[in-house]
Amino acid sequence: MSDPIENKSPQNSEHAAQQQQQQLYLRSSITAGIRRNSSVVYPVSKGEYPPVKRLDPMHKKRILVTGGAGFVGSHLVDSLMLLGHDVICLDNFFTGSKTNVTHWIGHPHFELIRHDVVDPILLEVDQIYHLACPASPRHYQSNAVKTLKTSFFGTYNMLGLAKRTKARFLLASTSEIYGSPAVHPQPESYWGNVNPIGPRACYDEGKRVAEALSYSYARQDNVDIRVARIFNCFGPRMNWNDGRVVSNFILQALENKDLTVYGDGKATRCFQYVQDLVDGLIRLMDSDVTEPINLGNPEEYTINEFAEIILKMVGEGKETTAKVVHLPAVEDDPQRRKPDITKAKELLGWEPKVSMLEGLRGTVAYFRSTLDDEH
Ligand SMILES: O=C(O)[C@H]1O[C@H](OP(=O)(O)OP(=O)(O)OC[C@H]2O[C@@H](n3ccc(=O)[nH]c3=O)[C@H](O)[C@@H]2O)[C@H](O)[C@@H](O)[C@@H]1O
Repeated sequence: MSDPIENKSPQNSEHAAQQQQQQLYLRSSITAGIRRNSSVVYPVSKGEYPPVKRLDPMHKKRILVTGGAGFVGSHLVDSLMLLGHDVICLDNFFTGSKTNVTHWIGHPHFELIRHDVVDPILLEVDQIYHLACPASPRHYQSNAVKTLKTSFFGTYNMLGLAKRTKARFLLASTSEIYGSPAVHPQPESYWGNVNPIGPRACYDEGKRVAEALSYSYARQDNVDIRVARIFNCFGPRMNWNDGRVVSNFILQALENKDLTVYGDGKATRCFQYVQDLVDGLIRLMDSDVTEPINLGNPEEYTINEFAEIILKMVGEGKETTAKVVHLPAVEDDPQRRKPDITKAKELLGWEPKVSMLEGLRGTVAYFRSTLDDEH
């Protein structure tokens, strides 16, 4: 049955025209993608989709999410889709995965493009969330030169796109720009303590130059930028082979293996749940705040404490022989990290809603179910 609302008022004929335009845009951008950039665009299929809001054309935006098939990116894509926007998800699938966004493939508001941000791409967009870059130390150190290229050329290309289209640009920066911090907790005003020649430099310095590029484009070319400094984040859809502490410990505990603590385990981290982070990113994008903003959960744990929490949570009511073992310390591993989120609270009205323990229960359940699927 046709939608009665869609066929009546002038507003709705506008809506229909807009939809037609969107379809045209979709086709033209697909062609542009193939012809100019040799990018692969996935064919669409019919299916059931999560319920998206119907936005009026004035509020509907064309939003590009680079790294959109990654762990954080795919949750961001979900939220933007549910809000009713047109979303272009761009990923080279180095650490991202098609399965993270399969549920949107074929939806008329959604496009999936295989593309590496190191190469330029021509698209028409209103907002760019630039997340593309491996974030796990294991991955970003596995090809340090590529990480630097992604941080520099990837950000340069996306800022160029923002300049051309006058799109608002949000950089996913990181707590790693503070290095091994001499100030605790870390406010945005702290300039950091980074080893520029160490094994983490490809990421830390890469993200620092990405911030420097963003502010240079803002000053020189009036590009409308937002910078989020993201602290440790976890949740469903983390890769099994991610290598970061949350997924490592959960998988080890679920498989009854010893939990590998690097060094003495006295280093601290604060873990935020992915949905909180996504809410913070969207709030920042939709705000007027152009200074960098820390997004993180200030609940602080030592890695030893964290290991014990996981052992207890995963082992609940079950026989387990898993225990904590200490492996050699990792070079340049920051010894403490905790966000000062005063600015996020004051300027965005944002603070985490999900406690670390609550988020962890959901994440353990997710990993448990994926493990069950495997067997
Ligand atoms: O999770 C994140 O969002 C952050 O993860 C990393 O930073 P890092 O804090 O070093 O991440 P992990 O590899 O999870 O390490 C956290 C702590 O746990 C320790 N660890 C990690 C893994 C493990 O198996 N055992 C273990 O003791 C590490 O040595 C470190 O002290 C990235 O570099 C950041 O960009 C990113 O924002």
